[in-house]
Amino acid sequence: MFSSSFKEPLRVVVSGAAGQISYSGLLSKLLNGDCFGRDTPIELRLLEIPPAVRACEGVVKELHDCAFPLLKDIKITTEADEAFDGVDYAFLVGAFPRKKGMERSDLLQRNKDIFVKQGKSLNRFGKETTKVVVVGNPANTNALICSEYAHSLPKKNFSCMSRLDHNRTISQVAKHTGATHVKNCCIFGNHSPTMVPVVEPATLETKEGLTVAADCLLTSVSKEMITDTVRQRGSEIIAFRGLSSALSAAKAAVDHVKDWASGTQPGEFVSMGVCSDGSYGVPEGLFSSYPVVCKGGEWSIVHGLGLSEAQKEAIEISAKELLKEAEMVL
Ligand SMILES: NC(=O)C1=CN([C@@H]2O[C@H](COP(=O)(O)OP(=O)(O)OC[C@H]3O[C@@H](n4cnc5c(N)ncnc54)[C@H](O)[C@@H]3O)[C@@H](O)[C@H]2O)C=CC1
Ligand SMILES: O=C(O)CCC(=O)C(=O)O
Repeated sequence: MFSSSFKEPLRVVVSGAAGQISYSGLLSKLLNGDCFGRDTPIELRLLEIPPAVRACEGVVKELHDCAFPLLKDIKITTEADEAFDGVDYAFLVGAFPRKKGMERSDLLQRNKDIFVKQGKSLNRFGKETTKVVVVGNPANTNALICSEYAHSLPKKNFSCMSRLDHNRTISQVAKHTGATHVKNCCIFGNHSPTMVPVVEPATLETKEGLTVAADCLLTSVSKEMITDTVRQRGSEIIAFRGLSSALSAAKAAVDHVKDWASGTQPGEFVSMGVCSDGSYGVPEGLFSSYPVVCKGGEWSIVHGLGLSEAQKEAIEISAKELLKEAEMVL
């Protein structure tokens, strides 16, 4: 049901709005109220590059055809300054995606300029409260670049998406245990094959309705299989589809911002790529995935999770990769 008393509209930027992630659910979920609630109208600013404007115009026609009551206003622009003027939430999706045989880090130099430019623009036209999620790969380092160039905004306003890896982990735990509701898995490190999915803190509901620790039902072999699957899932999708994940990425981007904006459930944590405070051995200032809880529009890292020596070493390897990426671009 739609509320009769609507809130003030939010200004939401989606870059790469003609691309597959936007088309395969991000835009429709935003306008359906899945992210900010069914009482929050949205002014959409679609940021694209000139060759994609015509396709974007087609997408806008379709969005109008959906007759979303929450769509207050929609504009396409190729100017970052115009897009980010007064923005409340920015989904930075627009970037060149990898193809078969590439690693996400191969996109580093190619996509860097996009995030330098958008960071500068956010610096001038963003607000103290603007929240940014970087989806475009390599997402962690792009978020770092963007936040560096948007230095007038607080670092805590920037994040990158590891929610897809988080959701993949949840789904794999459910598959291996036959459970229904799985929560409190998490991802540490880079959105790359070095990422570290952690399942030990997870709890799940069995078919009989009992809440148990996932660790009781997972063998070390199944844990290894889960880690391998999650680390390689992006490549697996590309191998099958010839294109990178889009439907699941759109869902994850909405999950990420929804939890950030309206808070995580009591007793539950999720994974977000955020600016490291040095926790879990990741050098301060790098953008790493962490378990976080969100409240009042702010995220905070969950400290003190017990990790094995092997997991600590794996996080160190992923952090080294993040450091190397940062050194390459900054
Ligand atoms: N962090 C994550 O978990 C995931 C990240 N991704 C990444 O998301 C990005 C987008 O993926 P898709 O939508 O599948 O790609 P796509 O190629 O279908 O769409 C990208 C869109 O970005 C636009 N674009 C390029 N440069 C731009 C710029 N400077 N400003 C605004 N728009 C620009 C293009 O015109 C295109 O419409 C890729 O980098 C991909 O690797 C994808 C899935 C998951
Ligand atoms: O793998 C890629 O390069 C794009 C999609 C992605 O990041 C993922 O599916 O995890």
